[in-house]
Amino acid sequence: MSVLTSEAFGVETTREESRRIRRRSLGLLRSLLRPVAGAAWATAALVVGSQLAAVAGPALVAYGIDQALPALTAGDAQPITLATAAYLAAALLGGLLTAATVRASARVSQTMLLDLRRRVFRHTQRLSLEFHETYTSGRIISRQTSDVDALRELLDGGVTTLASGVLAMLFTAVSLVLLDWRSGLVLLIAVVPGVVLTRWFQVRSQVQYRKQRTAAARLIVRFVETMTGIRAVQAFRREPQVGGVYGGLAEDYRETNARSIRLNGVFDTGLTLIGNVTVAAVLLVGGLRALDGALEVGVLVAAVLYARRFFNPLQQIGMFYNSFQSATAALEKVASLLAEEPTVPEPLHPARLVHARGDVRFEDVEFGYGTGPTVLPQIDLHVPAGQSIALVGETGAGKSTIAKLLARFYDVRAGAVRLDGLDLREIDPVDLRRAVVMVTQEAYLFSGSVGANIALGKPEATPAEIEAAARAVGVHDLIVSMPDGYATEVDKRGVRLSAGQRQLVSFARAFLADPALLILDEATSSLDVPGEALVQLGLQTLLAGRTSVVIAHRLSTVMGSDRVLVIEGGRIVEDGSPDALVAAGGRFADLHTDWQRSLRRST
Ligand SMILES: Nc1ncnc2c1ncn2[C@@H]1O[C@H](COP(=O)(O)OP(=O)(O)OP(=O)(O)O)[C@@H](O)[C@H]1O
Repeated sequence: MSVLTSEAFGVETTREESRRIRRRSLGLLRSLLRPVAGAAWATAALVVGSQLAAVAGPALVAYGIDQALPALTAGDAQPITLATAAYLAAALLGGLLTAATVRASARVSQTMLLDLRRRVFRHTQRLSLEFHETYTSGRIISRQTSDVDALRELLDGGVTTLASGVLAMLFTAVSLVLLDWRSGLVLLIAVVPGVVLTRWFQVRSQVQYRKQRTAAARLIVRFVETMTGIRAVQAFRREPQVGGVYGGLAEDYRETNARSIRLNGVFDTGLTLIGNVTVAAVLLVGGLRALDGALEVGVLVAAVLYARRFFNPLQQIGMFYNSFQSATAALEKVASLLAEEPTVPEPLHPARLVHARGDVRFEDVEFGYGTGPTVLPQIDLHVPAGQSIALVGETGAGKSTIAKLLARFYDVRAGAVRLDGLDLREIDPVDLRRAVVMVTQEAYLFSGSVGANIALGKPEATPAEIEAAARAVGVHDLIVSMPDGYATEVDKRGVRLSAGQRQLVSFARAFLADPALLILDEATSSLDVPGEALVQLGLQTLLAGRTSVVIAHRLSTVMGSDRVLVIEGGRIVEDGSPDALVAAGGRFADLHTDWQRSLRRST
């Protein structure tokens, strides 16, 4: 079976697969065109009009020389005036129609691109966490930047260049055949090497363009990954190695670019040569016939003008073929991104859960990531509303996985996770997001004011509510001490918050959201002691009166919870109140002893 490579990352595809990819791309293109179909047809009409106006020129010249000039010599100035006026009118009309084409096609293409950009963003945002954990951020950025850009190049002028070029060649050939079929025959013979050369160029340029895009994508991915992980790169002094790898990739990119430029050079030169030889042949054949009186001089001039024009568009089409190639590849990739389905689908018949109590159940739950090995073989658990749970266990035991199932970032393989008796898969997503909030270790802050960052938990919150939430978790004093209080910008240009401060802001955000079930991945990073106490206090307020599941890293959190679950190999191996588990002398008791010993050592 023949194998083609279609994705920039060397995913091998069979012919059937590539047909499917093409269908998907065309489907996307059609769906983008549908809303602007009327405007697109109007643009096509403008292109036809402008090319018809352009092709009239040489025919008018022939008329001028052969009919109007003799008439003028005979004292009749009307034909020459007419010919000149018609030539001017055709030129003017051609110009106006071309300008209108540019405007109309820009309107169509910009509307389509706006639609595409919005769709890519909305869709990527909607995709499940599983997708984002596997699809690198560099690749997503490429989809939204260089791929959409490649399509922009195609739509902004590329399509009209192609249509105008093809029409110009067609109209020119037809006009020449009508004017003088023998000169038309010379032209048609010259088309043969022209087509062979173009085909040769297409095949090579297709390969070259794929290589170029792969090299560009690799470069972007490497750049984004290095800069995203810059802390690790600097901490481990990996700059020379990483720089070396990047330099190598940049060199590959330069090399592929140079190759495609060389290829263009050969194509251009070849076409110019064929064009000039054709003009010479038309001139020679026509000139000999003109000598015999078999061809009028005006027709010969027009034939030469037509022949000279004929190959010009082919050059443009050839150049445009490159952008056409890259746009096709880009379209394939964007279409494949848009075809990704969320692995956590929205329920068909959503069940409303407006006032959740926070009663949680895991019933015979089995889970593994994607098609990977089972991570949680069997979990059965009931957390009554209002209870606080601490999850403890060794790294890789499955604590975060349990938390992610609770927040429905993933769906279970077997069994069910229920909130207030309802399967999470059936609950209206809006209600679920309101009822369940997960606060992660990274405590991500978006660019904007600190107030706006807290309000993320409840967009319609009043300033008083925001302040109340900040007071509750003990971050109000810190915020008012900032230069602009709640309006202080917390992005890179504004105030930089410490990890503990960021965590307090995210607590305030969660407090404001007031979920029935709060899931918290406690930060492992050691905070300074006063900071630690503040965070502990904030945490207590946040957890009070609601169901909470905390992946606990601090002994104080564990001992302060109602119930501890010890996770091992994806199973709950101990379950009870902290004191009862310590007294029972099992794994938690050992953990507790180790914890206390390390605490004593550090103080
Ligand atoms: N996105 C993922 N895709 C595939 N496997 C994963 C993914 N996330 C976690 N795992 C695997 O699932 C198992 C449980 O991981 P999990 O993150 O739940 O452990 P944990 O107890 O939270 O560990 P830690 O305390 O280190 O965060 C591990 O074997 C891990 O390799």
